[in-house]
Amino acid sequence: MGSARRVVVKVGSSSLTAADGRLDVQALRDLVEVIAARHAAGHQVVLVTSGAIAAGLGPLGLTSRPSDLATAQAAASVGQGLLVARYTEAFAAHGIRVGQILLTAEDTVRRGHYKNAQRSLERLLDLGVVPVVNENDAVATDEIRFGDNDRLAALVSHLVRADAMVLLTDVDGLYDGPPSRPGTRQIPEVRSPADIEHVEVTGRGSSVGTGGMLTKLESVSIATQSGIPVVLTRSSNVQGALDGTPVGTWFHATGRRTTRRRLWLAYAAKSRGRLVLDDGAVRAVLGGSASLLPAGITGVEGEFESADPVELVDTEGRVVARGLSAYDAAEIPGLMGQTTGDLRDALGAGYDRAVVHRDDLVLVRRPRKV
Ligand SMILES: Nc1ncnc2c1ncn2[C@@H]1O[C@H](COP(=O)(O)OP(=O)(O)O)[C@@H](O)[C@H]1O
Ligand SMILES: N[C@@H](CCC(=O)OP(=O)(O)O)C(=O)O
Repeated sequence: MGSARRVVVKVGSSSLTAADGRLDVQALRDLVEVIAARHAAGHQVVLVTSGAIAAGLGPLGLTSRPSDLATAQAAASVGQGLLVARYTEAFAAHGIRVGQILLTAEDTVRRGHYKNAQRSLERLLDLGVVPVVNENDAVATDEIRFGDNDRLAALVSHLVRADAMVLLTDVDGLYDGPPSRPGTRQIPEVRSPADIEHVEVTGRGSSVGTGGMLTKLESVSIATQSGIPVVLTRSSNVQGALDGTPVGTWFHATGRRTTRRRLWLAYAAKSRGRLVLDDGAVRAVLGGSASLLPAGITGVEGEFESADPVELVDTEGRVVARGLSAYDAAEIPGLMGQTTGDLRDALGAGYDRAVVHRDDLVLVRRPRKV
């Protein structure tokens, strides 16, 4: 981490809000001081920051985070300008300029949008500017918005080909269960997803943050599967995290760079149906190198055509992966449960193919939610 040329730092609402739920300007300045020093040492930093909604509460006379989308969007709209004004001031005190980039999930994966976002981020970095990124809350609809910035940060890390990502929050690192539960312990290092199979997380953390640890682990999974290591820690540890001292939880990169098409499949494509897998097929798919064969399918839902995105679910309906179906929905009941050899003999050579080929499949297994 100490030598990483380009780092994406994501700071959550929980680290930027005071006890009254409003923006904590001192916390923001403390963070900026550390990032500014990193910048001065010749490294590039992209800051993904939450806090727009928090910053909008005071001016709108609201006392807590709105639960309805329209009011949350209004708060974000009022707060985003204020948030960026605070960052502009804080970085200017160190002689650094910032540039605001507001993105939706689609912008980070759809080709035309992706190229645009990539170009402007690159240019800002070339010009020595610190990009300050947030989700475009005011326009993102409920259907497509992330709502949390964790996954957005991972997609931005992919977009800028970051060497590492730092997720800053209000806990020291990943614990083996919700930290409020007595006896839970912090995990210092994660080498593969199997290391955290036993970990329990909540989907909602602090009163101001969204997503809790669940979305952070999804973010970690996108980044590490794209070859980007991650440090997850408390925001007061940002210096240590950037220096590479052992703070928080360090997640090793597990894969090589994922293609944008696979990111699209995992995070932006709208599924047209579902394939229900038996336990053996779930194990094979999660193993990471197998295609989904007709023999492992026990059910099909929805009306999709071949090449449409579908969800692969286990017998309890949990989504384990997403992929592009090689068959129309109507054809699958006639293939289910049969080996490719039997299908070839009965129906012809074209029927010995997988229903979802490995190259058209991404794992989206979520950690255990309590
Ligand atoms: N296994 C776990 N390890 C660490 N934190 C967890 C775990 N499960 C749930 N959490 C909760 O996740 C919270 C952080 O999520 P969140 O409030 O969304 O933060 P942020 O605003 O920084 O994105 C922590 O305060 C913690 O209570
Ligand atoms: N875009 C929103 C961020 C939403 C949010 O709370 O995210 P996070 O703190 O990362 O869980 C905002 O700026 O308020």
